Amino acid sequence: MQNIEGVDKKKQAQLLDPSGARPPLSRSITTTLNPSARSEVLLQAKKNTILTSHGRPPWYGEDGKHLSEAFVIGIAGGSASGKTHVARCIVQALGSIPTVVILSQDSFYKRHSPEDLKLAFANRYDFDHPDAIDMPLFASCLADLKAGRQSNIPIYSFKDHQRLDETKYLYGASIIIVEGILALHDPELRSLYDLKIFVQCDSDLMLARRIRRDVHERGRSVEGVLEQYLRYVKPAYDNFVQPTSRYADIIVPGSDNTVAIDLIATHIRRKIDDRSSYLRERLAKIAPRDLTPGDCYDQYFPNLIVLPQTPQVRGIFTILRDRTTPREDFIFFTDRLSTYLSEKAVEFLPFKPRTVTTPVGAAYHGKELSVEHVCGVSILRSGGPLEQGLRRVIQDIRMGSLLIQSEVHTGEPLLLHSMLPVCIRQRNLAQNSYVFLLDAQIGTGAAAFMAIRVLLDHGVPQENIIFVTFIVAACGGVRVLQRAFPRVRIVCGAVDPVLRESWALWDTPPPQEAKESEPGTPGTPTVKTKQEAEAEGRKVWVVEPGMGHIGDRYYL
Ligand SMILES: Nc1ncnc2c1ncn2[C@@H]1O[C@H](COP(=O)(O)OP(=O)(O)O)[C@@H](O)[C@H]1O
Ligand SMILES: O=c1ccn([C@@H]2O[C@H](COP(=O)(O)O)[C@@H](O)[C@H]2O)c(=O)[nH]1
Repeated sequence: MQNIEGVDKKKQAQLLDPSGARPPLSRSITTTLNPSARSEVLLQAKKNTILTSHGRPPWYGEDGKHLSEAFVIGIAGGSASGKTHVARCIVQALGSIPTVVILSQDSFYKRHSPEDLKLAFANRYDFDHPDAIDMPLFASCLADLKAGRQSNIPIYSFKDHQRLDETKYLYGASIIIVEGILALHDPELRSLYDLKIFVQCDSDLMLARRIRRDVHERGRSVEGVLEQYLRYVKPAYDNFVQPTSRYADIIVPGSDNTVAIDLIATHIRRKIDDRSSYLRERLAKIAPRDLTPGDCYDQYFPNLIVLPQTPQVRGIFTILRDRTTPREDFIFFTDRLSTYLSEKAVEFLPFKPRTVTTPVGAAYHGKELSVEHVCGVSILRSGGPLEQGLRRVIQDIRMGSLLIQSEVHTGEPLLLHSMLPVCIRQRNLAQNSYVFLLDAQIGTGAAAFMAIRVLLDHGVPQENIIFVTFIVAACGGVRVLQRAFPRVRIVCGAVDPVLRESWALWDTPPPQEAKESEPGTPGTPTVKTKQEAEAEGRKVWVVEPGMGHIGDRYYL
């Protein structure tokens, strides 16, 4: 998932943060975009690129299952009738969108043989006949996206008349707009649409637009465009495209169509109800239970693996929990603990027998890893401190990340960005991959919940997910997490008894800087009323005794 794609990277970075700095991790990205800039970006939306303006809220319930499928709109119409224009205007009119993608039929042109290519360059290949499109692949990619799974869709080059070898990875759209001349032709595709639109346009206007576009953007000559138009485009329009208008729920004019687009956007907005609110709060409050380190965790958490509380582990925790520990010591002991946790986590990878010959010529019957793909995924930013340990234990491990942030006032998780290794992005590899998911602590479990759901959507089996974390709050969301995903293993360093709701101020100084001095001294935490804190702050859940904000203590 990407934020505001369809513009070049530099411009995008400036839109996200005019200073060019990394987007602030503790704030929703929407707050940094000015509305007119965002609207311009939305109108330029590239096809086949997930667009999000404010992060993706939870799309699943407490049982871990999807609450709903993506809302799919199919837009058909003649070539250059304005299908893409209508799709982009809908995106723009939707305004604050969770995640949307414009999926183009063009991506699904079949791979062409050398003979086909010769015909295509001589304007003698019929690209407008339904047989030119790989309809089964089109429908299966759309079905995956609709069901919330990732899809790797083909990339087509109009200049080369050919499908390229690479594919485009798409994941996470809650609204999918499909556009293409034959978008309403195939019954299997039609069955996937929640709303069907046909763009009706005069033939002479379509021809004029097509000449201009194909000459400027697709490297064609006027002669060639006219020849192709008369031989294939117009007959196919009359025989295959225009007749599909009978399946449409709405006919939209190919020009002057702002009223129709507003009506469609209102309709879609009404259909997309927000079922995600307050999931974090529910996770935090489900069946709180006062567990202490002496309790038998197995009974409540069948797949929670806690490091043995040896004096050494307790000693490391004592340093990490101490608010006066200097940053360099904090980093050193965090790395030590994360190595220890990673060693424990690796025990859950499958091993097979391997015999080697020792330097003295004897046989040693040992073991070796029997899994092809192992990777790590950090939940940013606090998963980062666990990376060093994992890298020490598995050399050259591929790492990915998920940026999951809390929505400022509700504390609900939002998926803002995902950068996953190839062995997760490709479904056939994901099914056999083992993934170490890293986050500093599991409090409410909301971020962990979202990250696990992302991996499952990609086809990683539950039993191949090993969540590695320093601390788990016994009274928090870990129980719901284990109930929803019983086969996911959680390896942690300690179980803390308390999870409490709180309001954190934006600029609270790190604990070691906070002095108990006179009010007003820089660095002194100001005492605020609950109302003031609510107005200025963000909702957080605090694990106690905990280690404070692990990401801040490690990085800042
Ligand atoms: N309602 C409209 N008003 C003005 N120009 C339009 C409108 N719809 C489309 N166009 C222009 O016509 C051309 C073709 O439109 P496009 O949306 O790419 O067509 P299609 O996707 O149907 O092939 C583009 O240059 C686009 O800007
Ligand atoms: O290699 C190709 C593939 C397709 N075409 C023409 O493109 C249009 C469909 O695209 P729109 O954006 O909907 O106009 C179709 O009419 C094909 O004739 C092509 O020329 N070359």
